[in-house]
Amino acid sequence: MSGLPVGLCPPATGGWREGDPAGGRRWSTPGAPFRLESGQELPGVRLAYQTWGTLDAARSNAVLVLHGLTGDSHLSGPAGPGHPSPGWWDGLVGRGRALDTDRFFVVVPNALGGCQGSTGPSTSRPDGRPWGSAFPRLSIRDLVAAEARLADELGIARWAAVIGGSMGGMRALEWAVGHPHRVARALLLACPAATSARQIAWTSPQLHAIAADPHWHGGDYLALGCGGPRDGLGIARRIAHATYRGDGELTARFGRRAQEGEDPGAGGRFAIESYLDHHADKLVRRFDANSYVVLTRAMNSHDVGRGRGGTAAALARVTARTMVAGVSSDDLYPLAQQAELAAGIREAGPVRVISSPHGHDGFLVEVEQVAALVKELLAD
Ligand SMILES: CC(=O)SCCNC(=O)CCNC(=O)[C@H](O)C(C)(C)COP(=O)(O)OP(=O)(O)OC[C@H]1O[C@@H](n2cnc3c(N)ncnc32)[C@H](O)[C@@H]1OP(=O)(O)O
Ligand SMILES: N[C@@H](CCO)C(=O)O
Repeated sequence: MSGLPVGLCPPATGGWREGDPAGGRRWSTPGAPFRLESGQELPGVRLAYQTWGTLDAARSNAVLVLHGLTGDSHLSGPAGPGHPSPGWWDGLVGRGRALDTDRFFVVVPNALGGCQGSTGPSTSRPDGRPWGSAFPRLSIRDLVAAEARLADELGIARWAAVIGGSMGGMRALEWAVGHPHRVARALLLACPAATSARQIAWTSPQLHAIAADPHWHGGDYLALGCGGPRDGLGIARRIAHATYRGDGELTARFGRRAQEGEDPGAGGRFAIESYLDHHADKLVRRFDANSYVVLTRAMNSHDVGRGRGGTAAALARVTARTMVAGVSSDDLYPLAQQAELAAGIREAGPVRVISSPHGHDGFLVEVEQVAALVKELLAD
């Protein structure tokens, strides 16, 4: 451990904290040692998850829904105990909805490495200390391997569908390629076959901003009882959020307008700066910096062709009826990446386009269009 004396840390209270069980979460039983793709081992993993609907007697109606980088198991429902925000795809699940709870049993885990109940760098090692800097690097395949354990535990041999966007889409793709016999249908949203140089490039200043914060303490801020690199995480979120939104949207919403009551010519902010400050503040209050780093690196590791003879050979393994979709204005995960997936997957039709000005975040914002795709995928 290194860095400033503990006394100079911001307090550990008032910021992010792990989800509260009162929020309807359940936990998979911590299992046997869990071997990672790197060869390292975690002594056991648990995943926090939420479910909607009822598993049928044949265990054939289960749908796995996988969240993006900073999402969690709270797919649907209001903010409340244990849930700092309303569901991230609120409106998709329920009676008569796209994920119809009269038909389907919907399972949404918090990703391995996350900070809303699943094993991650903020949870404790066997000796009771938080993992912090000792938490191993994860790959997207490790996240999926943990989800496969959860499926085993729930007695689900084959998912009726696996659905995800962004980091969730990477995992849905890894499910379809790595476990083809366990996936009947797949919806891959706003994700690539492999994380591109440009996508990795945008994460580089984010990771540096976190590491440069004196309250990072090499990643061991929790063991020191301090609140961690809030400024660094906030800067990372500002950079990331700017890449998540559409150029046209930002121009239309903010243009060159000054934030109300402020003058950018005299030290004040543009409205767009204030908007990014707001999103930085929100993330810092609901997310752990170490999880942000671990999951960002996992996304950077994503390459479905690694060790499988390349992308084309990997995609040829998919047997699920697959739908691939992207967002019209997403220049972070551009449609060309989804076109590559659709061309390489036997059962996929042409790329479906979510029409939206909201950029990459369109996969979260355009819930009605996503719902229509899900309904079509699950139609019979
Ligand atoms: C709603 C949630 O937070 S979901 C929680 C779980 N989170 C996840 O799963 C991660 C995914 N979520 C996200 O990344 C984002 O929160 C998104 C995609 C849901 C946000 O998308 P949108 O609904 O389009 O929200 P948008 O980007 O327009 O931001 C609206 C916020 O900006 C604020 N805002 C708008 N203009 C300004 C401004 N000039 N200055 C300051 N704040 C501003 C609004 O007041 C609003 O605040 P609130 O969210 O606290 O109510
Ligand atoms: N806004 C999304 C983008 C990454 O998919 C998130 O924070 O999870």
